[in-house]
Amino acid sequence: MDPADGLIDHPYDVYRRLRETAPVHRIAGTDGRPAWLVTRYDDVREALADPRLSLDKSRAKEGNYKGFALPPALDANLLNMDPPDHTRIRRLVVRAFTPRRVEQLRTPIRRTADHLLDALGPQGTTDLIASYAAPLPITVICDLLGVPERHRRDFRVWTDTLVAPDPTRPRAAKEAVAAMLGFFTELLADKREAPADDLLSDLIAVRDEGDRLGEDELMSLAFLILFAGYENTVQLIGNAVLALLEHPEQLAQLRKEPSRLPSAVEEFARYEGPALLAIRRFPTKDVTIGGVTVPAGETVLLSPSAANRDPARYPDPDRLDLDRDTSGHLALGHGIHYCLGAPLARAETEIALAALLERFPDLVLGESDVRWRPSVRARGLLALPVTYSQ
Ligand code: HEM
Repeated sequence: MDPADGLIDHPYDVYRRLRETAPVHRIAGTDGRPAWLVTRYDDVREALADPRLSLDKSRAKEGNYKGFALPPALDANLLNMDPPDHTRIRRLVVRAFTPRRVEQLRTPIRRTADHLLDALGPQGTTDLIASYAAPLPITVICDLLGVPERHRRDFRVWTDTLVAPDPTRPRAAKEAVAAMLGFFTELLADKREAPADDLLSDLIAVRDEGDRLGEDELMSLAFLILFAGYENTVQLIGNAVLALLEHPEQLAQLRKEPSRLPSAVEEFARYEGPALLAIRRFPTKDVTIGGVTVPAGETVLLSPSAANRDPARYPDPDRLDLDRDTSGHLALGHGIHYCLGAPLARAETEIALAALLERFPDLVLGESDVRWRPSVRARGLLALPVTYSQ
């Protein structure tokens, strides 16, 4: 039996057992190939900042890694790169994706949240993922990048197909990739012809000013921002609402003191963040993690979710505690690849929760089951049935 079996249904029980028995475990990775799984807080944090752990897939030993193959025009992104390429590209995006841009988004985010809640009417039942947690981030990220309305629904279908592939439809993921490639090619051509006040137009301007950003790198960057900016945020919003509905006393407290929302968002990210098993690295040399030597070229998986529930760092870690000190949580990564969209992710989650709690003083879990997606890459809900009234 693989040590990580049961991760989707009981992630925190599995992680507790793994953390308690050894610092590093040999498991079958998400591609079925052997990998080393790291679950203790100190080890995960240290590994995230270790320059000997590369993100470049060509560092993987022959036959050791068989991830899903994306075409170069989508694959040349920050999450597959090390310095100096990573440093060059990250610097360019940081220049375009400024805190001012995120601040300017707060009012439109609230407006979008209100529209979505208006559409639900004064009372009823709904799947909050489909009606709220998913459409909000897709609207925000598409507005930010400048993706026209007509493509937004398609994009959701494609990303869902890639994150949780349906084993009965083996060709679906390939088709989704081909469709995305076509979509980005067309989008970039449109923006070149008619630049607008959006992030993609700014990035194109940077690209066309000189050769600081290759064409594949530009397209891959747009893909990564759209993909990362959508998927994880849906999940964090959904997971946060579920955590609150399962802890009515904390929900009541937050309703009384909404100013505590920003710090509550940090606890939701620690307690049930989306990055269950998301982070992959390849050692360029033999490295010792928690006293175990991992040979160069093997696959290392770092779990922020496991680290964030390590009692050595967070006392009584399985308890949701909106008052706790969450500093140093790893839900948004750590080190040079620390989430580029962190300020936006925080703003969206905070505003989504604020609007929901203000608008629906009565909000409870619905009768049907809460279902988790069958994915170890991203911890999130397939559906979140709720009953609400104003
Ligand atoms: C709640 C939502 C989010 C979570 C939990 C999350 C989580 C993460 C994590 C854990 C990493 C590090 C991965 C690694 O080290 O291998 C990361 C990187 C990244 N995230 Fe996020 N993210 C979120 C939202 C966003 C948003 C809204 C955007 C864009 C608008 C975004 C863009 C990125 C990018 C571009 C990177 C790569 C940065 C680099 O390699 O330098 N993320 N994210």
